[in-house]
Amino acid sequence: MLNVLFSAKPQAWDAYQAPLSDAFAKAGLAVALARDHAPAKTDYIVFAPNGPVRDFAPYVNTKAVLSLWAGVETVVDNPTLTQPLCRLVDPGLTRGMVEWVTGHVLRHHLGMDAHILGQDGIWRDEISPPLAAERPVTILGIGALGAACGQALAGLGFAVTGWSRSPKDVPGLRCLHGAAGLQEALRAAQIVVTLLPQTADTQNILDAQNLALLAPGACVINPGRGPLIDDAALLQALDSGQIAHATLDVFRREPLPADHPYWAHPQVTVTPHIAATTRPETAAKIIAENIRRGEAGLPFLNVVDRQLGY
Ligand SMILES: O=CC(=O)O
Repeated sequence: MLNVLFSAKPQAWDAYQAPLSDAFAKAGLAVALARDHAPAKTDYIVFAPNGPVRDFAPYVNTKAVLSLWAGVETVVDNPTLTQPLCRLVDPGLTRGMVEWVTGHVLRHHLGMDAHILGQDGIWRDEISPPLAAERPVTILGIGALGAACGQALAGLGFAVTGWSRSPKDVPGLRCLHGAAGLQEALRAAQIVVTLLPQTADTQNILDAQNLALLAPGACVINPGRGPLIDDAALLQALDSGQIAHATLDVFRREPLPADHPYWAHPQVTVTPHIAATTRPETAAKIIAENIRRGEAGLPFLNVVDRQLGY
């Protein structure tokens, strides 16, 4: 019998208990799933940063910490964490992200606001949107989430460039990498979507210099992490018109404080970190598969590289 500790916020237990138990049974694993296990007897920890476990040192026999979140920036530097840490690559979360990103890209591409907000009795038929092929979109970060979003947008006909730190090849996307590739990826992009992990290297990747490379009047869409954007630089670029609109789902401080300038800015759309959440049914299968692999002596999936931070 494996002892699996569920360490997440209390409300998550109701959502995850049945899907996890079901997935463990289907994977042929005999598991005691609980919110409390003696640390030394805990085989695996299903982990969210908002759960009770902060000190991993007593979990001396724990074989892996399995994150319920895609982003691991709040735990990756925890000095007590010596066990392997696995990120979650959840097909349900990925689908949610594809839907959210596609929706917000189409909003800007089609200029929907002008019609939704501008019902003023004046028939303005002189402006029709270009086709997607004429709209360069850049995705910063082409891991599981960025690649899926990029491919969905390419499927709609958008000219999509994907950028990553190291070389990657994603079918349907023009893929660039490294510092020189970043400039080329941003140059003249009309919509940029940030889906990079939060690391020391990606902090403020959209700073004043890089925002200035985008096409005048570009839109920024950030469902990744707040620190990817230099907030002061973005506000300045919005005020100058260099950036026409920013749709932001994630922030340095969450919940975004009520007096933050983003809330009141007419060219900013704030969504409350809802772009993509982990879906218990699909996530449970991934967690169970990783435990199955661990028990079968196979390498875990999506192990975090502690040096790289993701
Ligand atoms: O932001 C959500 C996640 O990291 O899963």
